[in-house]
Amino acid sequence: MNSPTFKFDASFVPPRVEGRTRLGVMGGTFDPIHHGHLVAASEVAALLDLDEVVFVPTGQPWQKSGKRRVSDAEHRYLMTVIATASNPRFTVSRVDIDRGGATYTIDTLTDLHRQRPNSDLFFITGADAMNQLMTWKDSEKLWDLAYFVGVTRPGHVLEDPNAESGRYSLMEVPAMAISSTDIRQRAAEKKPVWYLVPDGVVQYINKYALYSREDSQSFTEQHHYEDGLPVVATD
Ligand SMILES: Nc1ncnc2c1ncn2[C@@H]1O[C@H](COP(=O)(O)OP(=O)(O)OP(=O)(O)O)[C@@H](O)[C@H]1O
Ligand SMILES: O=C(O)c1ccc[n+]([C@@H]2O[C@H](COP(=O)([O-])O)[C@@H](O)[C@H]2O)c1
Repeated sequence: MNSPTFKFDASFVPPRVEGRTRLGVMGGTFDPIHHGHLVAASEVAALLDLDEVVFVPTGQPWQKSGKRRVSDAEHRYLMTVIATASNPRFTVSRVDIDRGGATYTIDTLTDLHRQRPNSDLFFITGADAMNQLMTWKDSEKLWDLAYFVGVTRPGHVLEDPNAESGRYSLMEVPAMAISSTDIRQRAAEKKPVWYLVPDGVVQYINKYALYSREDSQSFTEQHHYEDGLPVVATD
């Protein structure tokens, strides 16, 4: 399954406005974060001249619930911090985790506007998520809150939503045939996940034995926290 080639046309993208920050928003479950996420964010940042990309791990990803157990938000948050720490333009927001409950992008963008009133938002999605965008809560209102960038992803055809009021671009990024599902599966089968995720994330997965079984219990059922940080089980 290959997407058609998307020739990026910068003339559609909102231009830089004096005194305003161009803020990319990379939302995801990040269970775990991998190089596909990082390459997509980096590529969009370069092409759209973004000043910063904020990674926003979901609270409860409602379209994934019922399909599989999602790891505890604190694990997903900490792996995202580790993965992005070395890039001065990458940051991480707890906005969806701290709000609690199901995560809707309409709330993510509303909260980010409140926190960052001097920023223009550019929401980044892979082809699979972009193709589902019309099923998201209040989807028709999202276009007013951010400019959307849909990027290619191996195994998924990036469809043009053809949304009349839509403010979006579709863009080809270097193909990274990586998914969190595959990484969880590999970890469960004790296959290497080196180079699919940043080294620190490999070490984090091993330290907490995340995904040791693909149907494993969620972190909160196996571990506890001290000072807000997960504690390694010693027995
Ligand atoms: N390899 C990739 N290339 C481009 N975009 C990606 C890639 N992997 C994920 N994305 C995009 O990153 C965002 C967050 O993805 P998510 O955290 O759900 O990862 P995932 O690999 O799709 O996870 P899972 O396999 O558990 O569904 C989504 O917009 C998704 O489309
Ligand atoms: O707003 C919604 O209804 C909605 C439904 C599904 C996904 N999203 C967002 O899309 C991003 C990618 O989600 P996911 O499930 O592919 O990791 C993440 O920021 C989610 O909050 C948003």
